[in-house]
Amino acid sequence: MIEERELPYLRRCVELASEALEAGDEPFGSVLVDAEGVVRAEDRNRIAGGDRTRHPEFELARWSTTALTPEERRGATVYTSGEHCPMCAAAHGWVGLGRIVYVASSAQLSSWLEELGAPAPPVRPLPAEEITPGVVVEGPVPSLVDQVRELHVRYHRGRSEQG
Ligand SMILES: Nc1ccnc(=O)[nH]1
Repeated sequence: MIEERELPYLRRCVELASEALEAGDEPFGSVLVDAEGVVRAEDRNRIAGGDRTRHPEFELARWSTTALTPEERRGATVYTSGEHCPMCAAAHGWVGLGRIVYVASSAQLSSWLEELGAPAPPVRPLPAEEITPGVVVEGPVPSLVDQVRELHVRYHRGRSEQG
C-alpha cells in the first residue's frame, strides 16, 4: 500500500522528470529513500547525449552498490515517475534493492506513446514484477498520473515538431 507520507517522494520524482524535459531529456525522475524515510539519492533521465541507457533507475541501482550496504539496499524504496523498464528492473533486482513505487505504469506510458504516434521503444514494456519476482512493486498513483502524462505529451510533441 502506498501511504500519504510517501507522496512527497513521488512529487519530487515528477519535479525531476520536469527538469529532464527542460534539459531536452525524456521526462523521467527517480528518488531512492532509505528505511528511515531519508532521501539518499535522486536522478533524472539523461539520454539526450546519445546513450539511451542513462535512465535514473539504472543510475540509482549502480550508485547504491557503492554507497549502501546490502541490508540498506534491501530496506530502500525507489520511487519513480514511470515504472522501471526491464533494463532498470533487472539492475534493481541484481543489486538487491527493495520496493519500487511508480506514478505511471509502463502500460500507461506505452498507450500514451501510441496515441502520440511516437516510435515504439526498442525494449518491451514488461511489468517490473515480471523481471524481479522478489520485489514489491506498487503503482500507479492516479493523483499524479495526469502530470506525468502531460510531460510525455510535451516531450513527444516537441520532437515531432523538430521533424
Ligand atoms: N522508467 C523509465 C523508462 C524509460 N526511461 C527512463 O528513464 N525511465
